[in-house]
Amino acid sequence: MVTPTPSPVILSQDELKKIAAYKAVEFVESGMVLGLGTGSTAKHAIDRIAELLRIGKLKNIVGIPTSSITHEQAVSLGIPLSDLNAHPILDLAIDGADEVDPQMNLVKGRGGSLLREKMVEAASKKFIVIVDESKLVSHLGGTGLAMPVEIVPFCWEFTLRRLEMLFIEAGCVGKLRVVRESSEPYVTDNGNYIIDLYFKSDMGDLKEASDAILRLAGVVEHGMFLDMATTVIVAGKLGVFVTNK
Ligand SMILES: O=C[C@H](O)[C@H](O)[C@H](O)COP(=O)(O)O
Repeated sequence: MVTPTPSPVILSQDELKKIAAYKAVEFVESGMVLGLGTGSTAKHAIDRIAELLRIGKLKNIVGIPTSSITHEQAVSLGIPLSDLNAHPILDLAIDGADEVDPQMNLVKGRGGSLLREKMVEAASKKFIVIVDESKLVSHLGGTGLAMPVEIVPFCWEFTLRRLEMLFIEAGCVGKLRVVRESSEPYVTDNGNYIIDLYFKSDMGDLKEASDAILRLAGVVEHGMFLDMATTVIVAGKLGVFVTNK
């Protein structure tokens, strides 16, 4: 008799996100001040933190949310919250990412929360990034997907053109992010707009690109998180991989 070989379990992208998120929460200790990220992956981590608080495995956690939506989720789950004014140094932040390169540089902000995320995560002693393997890239901006830049609404078309001109050789095209249902500009938690930059070819040196974008008056922040992650947790078909800086 032939014993059937068990077919490999195919996990959905959301299940992989949850695995990475739960792994990250293993690094959370009672008494920590925690940066709570934004997005579908970070949401799993926040659910798990709330569950561990509820059953008493974690105690005295203070969360610093990175968006109004995360704030709402944490409040609904009863996680005690504070802000950067009261807690300027965090023990740990956990958040997802849109792209992760081999040097652990990130693109974030396709969900629109890049500014508060960068403020909170830059203030954290440790920053764990949680992703499923689809987020791994060989270089940032090379996927043909958006690299978001938060800008002030004033004369946004002018700022969009200036951003495109910075990367003319990389065939950069900028698009104002709009709300799908209304076609109105998408407005961030900070009252700003987002320009999504699309590159036809490599944007070049990331630090130079970052500095050039930030030098433009009208730009508030961009979605490249360079040299910020201290740990990346990747969940994929072959398992969960934890890489430390
Ligand atoms: O603005 C959104 C954030 O940067 C998210 O962390 C990022 O977009 C990843 O989101 P998700 O976990 O939903 O893929």
